[in-house]
Order: sequence, then C-alpha cells, then structure tokens
Amino acid sequence: MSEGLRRSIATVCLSGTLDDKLTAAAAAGFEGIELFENDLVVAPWSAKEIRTRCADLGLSIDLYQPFRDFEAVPPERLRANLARAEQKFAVMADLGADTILVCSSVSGEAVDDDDLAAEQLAALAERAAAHGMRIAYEALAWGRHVSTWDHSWRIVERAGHPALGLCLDSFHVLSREVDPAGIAAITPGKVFFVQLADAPYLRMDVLQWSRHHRLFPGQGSFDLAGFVRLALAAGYDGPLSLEVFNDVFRQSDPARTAVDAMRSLIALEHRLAPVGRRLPGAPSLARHAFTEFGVDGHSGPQLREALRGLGFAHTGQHRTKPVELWEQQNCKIVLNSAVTRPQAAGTATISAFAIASEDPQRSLHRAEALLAPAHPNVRGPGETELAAIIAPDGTSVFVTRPDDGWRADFLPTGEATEPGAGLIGTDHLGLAQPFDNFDEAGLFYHSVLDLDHLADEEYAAPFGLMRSRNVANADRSVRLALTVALLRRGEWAPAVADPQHVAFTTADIVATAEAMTALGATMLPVPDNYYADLAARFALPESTVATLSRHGILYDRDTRGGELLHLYTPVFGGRVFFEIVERRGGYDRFGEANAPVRMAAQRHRRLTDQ
Ligand SMILES: O=C(O)c1ccc(O)c(O)c1
Ligand SMILES: [Mg+2]
Repeated sequence: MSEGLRRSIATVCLSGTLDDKLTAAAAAGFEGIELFENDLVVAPWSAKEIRTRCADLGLSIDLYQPFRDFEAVPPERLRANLARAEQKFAVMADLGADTILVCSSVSGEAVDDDDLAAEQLAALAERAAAHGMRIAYEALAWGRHVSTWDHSWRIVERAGHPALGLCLDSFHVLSREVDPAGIAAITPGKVFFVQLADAPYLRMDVLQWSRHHRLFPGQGSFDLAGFVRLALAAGYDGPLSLEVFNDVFRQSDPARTAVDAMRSLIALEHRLAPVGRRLPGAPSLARHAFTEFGVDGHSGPQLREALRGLGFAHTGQHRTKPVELWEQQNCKIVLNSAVTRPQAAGTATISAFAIASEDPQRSLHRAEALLAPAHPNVRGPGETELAAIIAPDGTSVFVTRPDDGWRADFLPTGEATEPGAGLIGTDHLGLAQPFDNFDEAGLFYHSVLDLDHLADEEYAAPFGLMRSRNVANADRSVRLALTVALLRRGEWAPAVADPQHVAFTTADIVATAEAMTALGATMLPVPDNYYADLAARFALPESTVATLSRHGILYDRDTRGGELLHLYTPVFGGRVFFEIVERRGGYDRFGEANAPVRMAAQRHRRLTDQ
C-alpha cells in the first residue's frame, strides 16, 4: 500500500453537468468516482457511454449511489424493491460498476426489526452476487431505525452474506455520539467502501448539517485521520472517496473545487503515515519577510504618507521595476506600481506577501505536491530568484530565505530608518477572503505552509456577520487572520467591510502612539462609548482607560489574563489599513471583539472625509 489508497470523489461534490464533473475530477488527478443517480439521470449519455467516457479519462466508477428505503419492509414492498434493484443492476453492468450503496431506510414503512432488515438485505445481496455485484450498506445519521455505524454492522453481520458489507461515511459516524473505536474490530473485508467528509461542529438537525455544511477533510472539525486509521485497522484497502454536500461547492467552478478536494486528500494521506503517501516536510518559518501593496497614482501617495506617519522610511528603490521598499526595523513594505493583478482604479491591494522559510526550496516542493499554482518568476539579470505560489484569492505568496537576500534587488535611497516609531516587525496579516474560497483558503494555508488552525470566531459587524479563521505557525512568528462575511455579501456593504491589513508589533504601544502623533500620523478615532463599555467590561482603572482613549487604543483580554492593546489607521486606497499591536502575557488572538468598532469607525471616517 506504499503508493497509497485510490482517490475517489462523489459527483455530488462538484458543480455542473456530468461532463463538467468528470472532466474536473480527472484533471485534478482523481482515479475514481461515486456516480450519483441524479447525475446519471440528467446526462445525455447512455450508461455504456458514461463508462467509456470515464475510462477515457482514467476514472473508474467505484460506487453507484444511492439506493434508498430498501430494508425492513412488508413482503409486497420487498418484491417491488427487489424489482427496482434488478433495474439498477442492469444499469451498473453497463456502467461497469460493481458496488451499489444502500442507505439505511428513512421510510415510514420500515419497521424496527434487525432480523427482518438482515434477511432482506441478504436477499438483495444474493441477487447482486448473481450479477457479480455487491451491496454496501450505509447508516445515515438520520436513518429511521438504523442511524449508527455499529447498528448497521450488527445487521450486516447477522445477514452473513459475502456480497453484503458496510459503507462507512465519516460524516454519519462522527456526527453521532457513538464511539468509532470499534470500527477497528470489524471483520476484515467487510468494510466495502469508505466515504470521507469533514464538517464544522454545529448544533443543528443532522440531515441539514449533512446536506449543506459538509467540507473536505481538514476544513472542518472532525478527526478524519483517526477515522481512516480505524478503517485501515479493519483491513480496508478500497478507495478513499470524498462525499461532500456543500452549498458553495455545488455552485463553484468544478475544476477548482476538484483541486481543493484533491489537496485535502493529499494532506490527509500525509497524516496517515506510514500508510499514506508522504509530502515533503514543512520547513519551519521564520517570520513575515515583507508585504507588497499594488498601488497606482491615486493610492500610492496615500500609502506613502501613511507609512511616513507610522515611522517608515523609503529605504530602497528596485533596480528594474517601479517598486519601492519601505522599512522600519523588521517591518518591510513594498509598494509596487506595476502589479499585474487587476485592481480597481485608485485602490490599493495586498498583491503579495513573503514568508521567510528555513528552506524555501522545500517549502515550494511541498506547495507543488499540494497542487498550489506557481507564480511565474519574472526577474531581471542579477536579481534574486523569488519563487511564489498563488493563494486561493490570487495573492502571491513568496517564500524567501531568512537572510533577506531579496533586499539586494533594491538600490539604497540613503534614507535613514531611525528613529522610527518603535515598530519591530509584522505581527499578522488580515486577509479578507472571497466568500466562495474561504474554506479552500483555510486548508491551503494549513496544508501548504503548515500553519495551525488556532480558532474560528464569529462576530456581528456593522455590515453583516463576519467569520474569522486564525492560522499561525508554532512559535507565532507567522500569523494570518482570514475573514469572510457569513453570508454572500449584498450590494450595499461598503468596501470597509472587506479590507486587508498589515499589523505591526510594538513593545510599547503608548510610546509608539505618541511617536506617530509627533510624525503627523492619521490614526482612527475611537468613540467614547467604546471606552465607557470597556471600563465596565474589564474593570480597568480610570487612568488606563483615559490613556487608551487618548490614543484611540483598543483593548482585549483573554481568560488567562493575556492582553492585547491595538490601534488602527483609517482605510487607504479604498481597501487597506494598518494596525499596531502590543501583545502582553501570551495573548494569542487578534482582538476580533474590537473589529466591529474598527469597521464602524473606518466607515464613519470615510463619510466625514467626503
Ligand atoms: O443525504 C443523503 O441522502 C445521502 C445520500 C448518500 C450518502 O452516502 C449520504 O451520506 C447521504
Ligand atoms: Mg455517505
């Protein structure tokens, strides 16, 4: 099994016609599919033509699904069900598929009788066997009488038919409270099929949860690696098949979803070592090396002025491109007037960011193994090779050496970086994600850069509910805050609801605020109401609140007493802003509680500016 298990995907995961789905699955490198009945019914091809099309694309049809409401029914219903099954076996023969999925019944006609269920499933298996086919019985978490994997296994065991086995679906298993550990003790050979889906923990009706909120492995909260290990311990060696019902994926570009899906499987297999295929190990990351803003004649001057106010100096000019380097200690900002990515006139965008890696080459190999698209490296003679990958939202992610050799591409301007304003380095980047790519982005950064998923937060902001997902490396020298609106954004929400930012670290935020005021910085005014509430929430001394208020510093405290003091600039270039943070006592979050205050203040400021 050293080269791994087969990789399959259910057609229900992907948007479009059957043709769209098959093309996307094959292009992403899948070896097999689960063919959903609906996709067959609407296809213009006969079952035989589908088989040929799949074979041409190198795809096997690993499962035909689903067959519903079969077992534990009165005799006349059984006769009708068996006749229905015979038709399906004929279709399967044409498809060249040998395994059919039978979901546990949800029908009101079914009775709570394991003996009857076992007997009828054995009768079905007997007929399947006559066609050289087999039945995989799956307990739906909302099945009428059979809703847990252990119950479905008792019935399959009781039936004792060689052509009857189990389909284990991680969603149905892990969404229920039944301990999955016993899966390892299932008789070898009796797990016929394994379906994989992750999901966020939600307290809601399990059918709704399953049909709308499934995610690819690594995008939710389930322990998929643990689940697969149990199936492997039971001797399973069939495909690992993704079966993800998700409202966003159902309407997204299938080619892209299929790559996201494949990335999730590759990352999962890596965690199954020594069974799965291995990825190049993730080198440790040293820090945020630089952040690049794409600017134009309107947004460029705004950002230059903002950086001056924060104590930055324009230290370097690129040898061949209209690109400026701005620095203050380990904070490095690049302003690029020649970004190739389209952006609206007058705006600024984070077009790229760079992370210093102890082994950039290995970081890139890992990214490639995880199907991250590469950024073509355009460099002039004598310039440093800067390799980049493209994140799901189109941002280039450069992986650089810790020695900052890339700085040699900039000719010094002679401007001094002293005295600055006490900014030490980059704490994190805040990257608002396109609605459709949020889960994809989380998995991308988690798997490609090996950033841990720290926390998800939801908060009510002026322009809608927001979700943030925090990812960081082990020593927290690289942090990203990914944000998205909980619902697809409406037309009315202004740009401040969808911004990007760079947060810099200071060891003394009050001193930094004073230095920035002296430099003429424009910081964001924070309303008095906020401070009145803050004093009440945290029982802070009046003098502390007065100091915070004087500088527009926001405050948060975690349950262990760690504190965050942070302040913001207004939005520049339509979309970007800066944050200054001082972390105390191991505070490990991003002050999400204050995001709505910031958004309202930024909106207010833009209105009064106009
Ligand atoms: O939601 C369903 O109906 C459904 C169908 C087939 C499956 O394998 C499944 O897990 C759920
Ligand atoms: Mg399933």
